[in-house]
Amino acid sequence: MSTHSGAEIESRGGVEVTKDRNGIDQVVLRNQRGASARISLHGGQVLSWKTERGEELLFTSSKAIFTPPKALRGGIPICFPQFGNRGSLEQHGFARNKMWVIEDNPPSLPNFDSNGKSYVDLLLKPSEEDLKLWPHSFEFRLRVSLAADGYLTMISRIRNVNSKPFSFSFAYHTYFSISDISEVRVEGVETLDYLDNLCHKERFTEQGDALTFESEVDRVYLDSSDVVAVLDHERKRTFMIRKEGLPDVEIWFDIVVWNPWEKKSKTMSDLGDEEYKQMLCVDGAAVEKPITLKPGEEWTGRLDLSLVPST
Ligand SMILES: O=P(O)(O)OC[C@H]1O[C@@H](O)[C@H](O)[C@@H](O)[C@@H]1O
Repeated sequence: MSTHSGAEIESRGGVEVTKDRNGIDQVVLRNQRGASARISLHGGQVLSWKTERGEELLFTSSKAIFTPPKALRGGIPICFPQFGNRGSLEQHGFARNKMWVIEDNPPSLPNFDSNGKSYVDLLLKPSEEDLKLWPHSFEFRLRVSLAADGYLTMISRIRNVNSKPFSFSFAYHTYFSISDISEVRVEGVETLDYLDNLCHKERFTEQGDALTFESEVDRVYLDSSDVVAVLDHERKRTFMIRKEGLPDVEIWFDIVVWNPWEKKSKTMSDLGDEEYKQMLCVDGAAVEKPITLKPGEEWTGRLDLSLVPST
């Protein structure tokens, strides 16, 4: 591992390192058409993803609290090694609340075509403090890449560098920016079983053609297809969420859908009372069946986000 030597990173083109208002490094990726993505080293969190016309595609709360170590409300925080409160760790695990480093020369990533892409590699290793809470040595490598067509890809590689197996759950907790929650539908979850976090994680089956929203939703859809779409009629655009696990270890197949709606928003100090209307979380995740890694094993989970115009 090495921390970044600015020169090496900048020489790649389309990648620059800046500082946020707390002095924490952020990496900005740009493609040749002017689309961009911004990633904070704090939490390895993607904070912004913009089209070539400068339209922001990810939601960030106007009340987001800029006080590390807390992750910001919005963007794409990484939930690891625990999703939600399904374990003894803090909600959504510690990865989103830790400083990551830029890795200049990560192990090579097979099947990654770097042509026309701006990308950065981040690394998280557990601190002494993390090991007291979760006694498993790991290396978590995250590559965030922005392609010429504006696709945003995140590839996570989690390696067990311990002498014993460990299990973890995981999510790319993606806050999409939407016109109005009442106008949006999610396709690709129909007929799936889901665990309802609002009903003691009880299991139900999705009945509708698509998921629409008229109250709080907090569900883990199981065994989901590899493509899920978020259709925003008012903005005439559709987000496509594609996930791909490299199944030498175990596949990952959950999609978490969350919107806090009005009542819960009012209890959240870092979300404006009406802002639930402009956000929808749809996460590629491994929740119901945690992923188990034997010593020396590595798991890879890839998420591609793209935007297509719709009518
Ligand atoms: O407030 P946090 O810790 O960022 O979590 C936000 C939400 O994240 C979602 O993914 C969970 O399913 C919800 O139960 C949770 O409320």
